[in-house]
Order: sequence, then structure tokens, then C-alpha cells
Amino acid sequence: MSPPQVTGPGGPNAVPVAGDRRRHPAPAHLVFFHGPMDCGKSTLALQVDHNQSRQGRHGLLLTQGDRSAAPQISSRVGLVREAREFGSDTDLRLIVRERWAQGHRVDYLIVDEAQFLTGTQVEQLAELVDDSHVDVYAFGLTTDFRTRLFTGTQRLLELADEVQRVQVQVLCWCGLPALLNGRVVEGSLVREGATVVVADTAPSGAAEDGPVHYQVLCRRHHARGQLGPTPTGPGQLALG
Ligand SMILES: Nc1ncnc2c1ncn2[C@@H]1O[C@H](COP(=O)(O)OP(=O)(O)O)[C@@H](O)[C@H]1O
Ligand SMILES: Cc1cn([C@H]2C[C@H](O)[C@@H](COP(=O)(O)O)O2)c(=O)[nH]c1=O
Repeated sequence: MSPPQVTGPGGPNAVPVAGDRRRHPAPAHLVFFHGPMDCGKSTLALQVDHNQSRQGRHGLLLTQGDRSAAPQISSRVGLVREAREFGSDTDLRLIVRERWAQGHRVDYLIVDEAQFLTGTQVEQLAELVDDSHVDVYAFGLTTDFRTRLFTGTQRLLELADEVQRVQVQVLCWCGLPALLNGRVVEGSLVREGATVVVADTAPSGAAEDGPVHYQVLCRRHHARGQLGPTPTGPGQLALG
């Protein structure tokens, strides 16, 4: 079955019939910002949205699995914006089509937690850029707790017009830049488990938070499983 088309006339993003503009519209872009946890990706996502909407452009905010467990993009700086939640089987082109059907423009998409996208969804985003002139700004983790690229991240690195590592450095407990995410379960770094486990970088201590959190680490301390003098436990790699 061929995928639903979002191209062609009729959508509010259709390029006006005006001389050569139909054949040579200003190109839209797929831009991917990536980094470890806590480096400011969600903050940047909301800043980009703010700056785009200030220009009178119409955006849609999309996310899945925000730490807040609510349909929103939330930054640790305190900014929060409502967002549309989607799942791994959502066709992102249909979300845009729905907005069109309601008579709204969609000039750009902000996609947070983009590491969780499927490869197909990244291809759908690329199609929205190329065929429907929707700018896409995606924000996501570079690597998972095993130091491997997430599926969505890999496809974005392959397809994006522009890729930027987020410039804000997060630091390992030793003071070196922390580019890797460690998953900590009951005080120890683990290397086995499901790829997706939504949790924060800091254990709040609340019982309902469960025993999992993440800690950003430099390469050496991730490899050694050393969590440093944190109040989170013995700082050992869990064996077996
Ligand atoms: N109280 C604070 N004052 C200033 N900056 C803060 C504060 N709390 C968090 N931040 C900044 O917010 C960043 C985390 O932003 P966030 O958008 O939540 O990250 P990400 O989405 O990458 O996990 C931290 O690296 C830090 O720079
Ligand atoms: C490393 C890693 C992270 N996650 C989850 C944990 C958080 O809920 C999000 C990342 O949030 P942030 O906005 O970048 O702080 O991803 C995961 O599911 N699996 C992992 O390996």
C-alpha cells in the first residue's frame, strides 16, 4: 500500500501560483540538534519555537515520552509548552494533514525526544520538508545508555540538512565534558535493559520515582562504570 501523500495543491502550505515560485519555492530544512541528557535540548526547542512564532509563523510542537509524563515539552530551566504526543505508529504526515484540514497553516514542526522516532517517521519528516515546505527542527539524544545511537538519531544524522551538537556542556562528576548517558539502577550503572526507560537525571528521592535515573558521564567513567562521589549509591557497575 502506498503511503498517504501530503504533497500537491490544496494544503495551506501549497506554494502560491506566482511565476517561478511554484517551481522554485524557498527550500525548507530538516535540522537536528543532539546531545546528552540535560544539555538544554528542550530549552532550545522552546526557544526556536518562540523565535519562529514571533515571526508570525505557525508551528506544531510534537513529543513522546516527556519526563513530565504529560503532553508537553518541559525544560529544566522551567519553560513548559503544551505539545502533541505521538506514538511509534503515528504517521507524522497525517498530523500535518489534520491541521491543514482544519484550515491551519503549518510552517514548522518542533520535535522533541527525537531519538525515539522510528526510521520511517524520520523519512516522513523529510518528506514534509521536501514536498510540503514545512521546516522541521528535531531535538534528541545522541546515544542511549549503552553508548549506541538511537534509531531516530541515526536516521536523522543520515537525512538532516543540518546537524548541530548542542553547545552547552554538561559535566561529568570529574569535571570533564559528559557526552554519554549512564543508566543508574539502585545506585549502580547498568548496561542491560530496554532501550526506552523514561526517567530523569536526578533522583528526587521520592519513592514513586522508582529506582532508575540517569547520570551524564565522560567516556572513561562510563566505561569504568564509576559514578563518582554522588549520593546515589556505591558507584559500581552492576555485574551479571
Ligand atoms: N536553575 C537553573 N538555572 C539555570 N540553568 C538551569 C537551571 N536548571 C537547569 N538549567 C539548565 O538547563 C539545562 C537542562 O535543560 P533541558 O532543556 O531540560 O535539557 P535536555 O532537554 O537536554 O535534557 C541544564 O544543562 C542547565 O544548563
Ligand atoms: C539515555 C537514555 C535516556 N532515555 C530517556 C530518559 C529521558 O526520559 C529521555 C531523555 O530526556 P532528556 O530530555 O534528554 O533529558 O530519554 C531512554 O529512554 N533510554 C536511554 O538509553
